[in-house]
Amino acid sequence: MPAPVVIVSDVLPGDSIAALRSVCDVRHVDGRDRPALFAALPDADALIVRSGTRVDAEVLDRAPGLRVVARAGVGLDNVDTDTARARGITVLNAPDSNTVSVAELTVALIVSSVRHLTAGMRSLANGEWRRAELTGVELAGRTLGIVGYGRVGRQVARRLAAFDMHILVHDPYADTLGDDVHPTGLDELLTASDVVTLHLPKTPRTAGLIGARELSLMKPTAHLVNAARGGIVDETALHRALRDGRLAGAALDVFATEPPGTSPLLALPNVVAVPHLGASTHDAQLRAGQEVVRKVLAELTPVAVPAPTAV
Ligand SMILES: NC(=O)C1=CN([C@@H]2O[C@H](COP(=O)(O)OP(=O)(O)OC[C@H]3O[C@@H](n4cnc5c(N)ncnc54)[C@H](O)[C@@H]3O)[C@@H](O)[C@H]2O)C=CC1
Ligand SMILES: O=C(O)CCC(=O)C(=O)O
Repeated sequence: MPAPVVIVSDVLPGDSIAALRSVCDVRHVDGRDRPALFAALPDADALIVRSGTRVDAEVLDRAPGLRVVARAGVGLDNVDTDTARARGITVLNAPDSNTVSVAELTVALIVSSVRHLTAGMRSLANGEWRRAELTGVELAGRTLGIVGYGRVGRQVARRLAAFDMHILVHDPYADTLGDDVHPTGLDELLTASDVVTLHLPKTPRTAGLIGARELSLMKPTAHLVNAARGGIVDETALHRALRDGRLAGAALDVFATEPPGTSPLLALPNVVAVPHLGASTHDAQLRAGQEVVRKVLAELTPVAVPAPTAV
């Protein structure tokens, strides 16, 4: 029998997929290059992606033998999971692989925003020495609002509690929150927080959750951090609020469209922006690759269960 064909369409560490090569025919394509992806799909038994590949109905149409779509990461918003499952295709991800990396990046984004690190670096690069205008605030004693209290949200809470922040949480679906955080409605959280950080999935329900009305509830001294998904925040409304001084700052790892091209948000001095780096650590990528490889192999080469012996 020919080896199953596995298409890897985003970059993964080579050592994480080594186990795949011994059993499968592994082929690499650039998932952003749709014609190249389409050309590879007719043979595919499995497709392994990160956030760079959009797995929509058109992709699934071109892969008649596809048995597995694996996301080397958490968010499945780039995969048409309903269509895949309706066709009997297994969709899997690596939910625990990058939690710590995203939480650590979130800490960096929060500190960068409240201490004006982007503006400071830009001013130095321009030969300026602007200390007075770049006076920031301490996090200690201030309030952090966490929207989405799952794996990442909880790790962010632990880390920012060590900065002596008071922590509010909004998550209508979380089972237990713990004693050290305060469950709060979204509007109340937005009104009371000095920093709001988003850690919820992008779904049809959460797309545009933070729009003009929600931003208007935030303090003009507050900062918004988004290391979840771009489409959760209305970027036009965010740009207006930041430009007009109705919000002090924003720190963004994710964008409605990636890459964001010439988004006007990138030109604002009170925006810290990085190119979707939350999971981009060697540690997280190794874990994500190993976890999806283990799960893909289990789907493609299931261990034969011996027939029970009569007693
Ligand atoms: N920037 C990056 O590189 C990464 C971004 N992510 C994003 O972060 C998100 C969160 O990741 P995890 O914590 O691992 O997921 P998770 O599934 O453990 O937690 C998400 C939480 O959001 C809550 N939630 C859902 N709808 C909500 C709503 N309307 N309001 C408030 N809470 C809501 C859920 O109840 C859940 O507790 C992912 O869905 C993904 O989009 C995840 C990993 C890397
Ligand atoms: O590494 C990636 O592809 C991005 C990670 C991410 O956004 C996720 O795991 O949801």
